Amino acid sequence: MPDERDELLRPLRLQLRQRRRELVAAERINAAQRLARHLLDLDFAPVTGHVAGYWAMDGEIALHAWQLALPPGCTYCLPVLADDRLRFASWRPGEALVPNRFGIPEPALERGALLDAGQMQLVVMPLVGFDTHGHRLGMGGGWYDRTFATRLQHPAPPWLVGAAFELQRAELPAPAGWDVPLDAVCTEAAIHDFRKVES
Ligand SMILES: Nc1nc2c(c(=O)[nH]1)N(C=O)[C@@H](CNc1ccc(C(=O)N[C@@H](CCC(=O)O)C(=O)O)cc1)CN2
Ligand SMILES: Nc1ncnc2c1ncn2[C@@H]1O[C@H](COP(=O)(O)OP(=O)(O)OP(=O)(O)O)[C@@H](O)[C@H]1O
Repeated sequence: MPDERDELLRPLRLQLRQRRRELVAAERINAAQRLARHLLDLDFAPVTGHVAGYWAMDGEIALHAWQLALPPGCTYCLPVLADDRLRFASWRPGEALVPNRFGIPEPALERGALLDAGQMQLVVMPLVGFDTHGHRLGMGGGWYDRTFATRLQHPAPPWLVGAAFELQRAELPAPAGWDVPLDAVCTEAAIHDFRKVES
């Protein structure tokens, strides 16, 4: 049942999704390269271990340039829908994929071979919009919030980083209690670091 908040967010989601779809190919190619540099430059970017990306769709900023430039000790993973949350599976170009219920390609691995969210060092999340406080507006399924709810009580890792075009920055309504804040957002233009300065 959509509640009042969903009603408020629906037009904002449509507007921001439309905006990211309107970018032309040359802008997308350039932005993906610049995004990769910013993701690699994060001071908590891991040198070893599992890192999660996503398969870009619906105009989302692409991660191929980042995937190709990862340190050799990092294993790139894609999200897999598993019951009500996300699990992860390593994926290299050429390996088998199957479409999930939203039509997004996922690695074709058995359930037993899937990795848990807590095994990721860094998770790069798709987003529809972000604000200057590190709040993320997603597609509205709550997948990333349910999967990383533990980060509301526990420190990183996994580090949570949104990837977006700068034009996805917007004023968002106050977050819901389940919204998991991002440590940073990387765009083609900047690293937006939202970590609290320790006093
Ligand atoms: N590339 C990518 N992968 C992702 C996400 C994402 O936002 N982007 N997700 C982030 O959570 C998860 C999947 N969540 C999703 C939630 C809704 C829709 C979607 O297209 N909804 C349609 C209509 C619903 C339907 O087809 O049943 C829509 O809103 O137009 C897609 C993915 C995991 N993988
Ligand atoms: N920790 C949680 N426990 C239970 N339900 C949750 C939790 N987090 C989110 N949800 C549910 O998910 C729904 C969608 O949440 P929200 O609008 O924040 O999604 P989103 O972050 O935009 O989506 P996504 O992560 O899939 O891109 C909420 O209405 C809520 O019912």
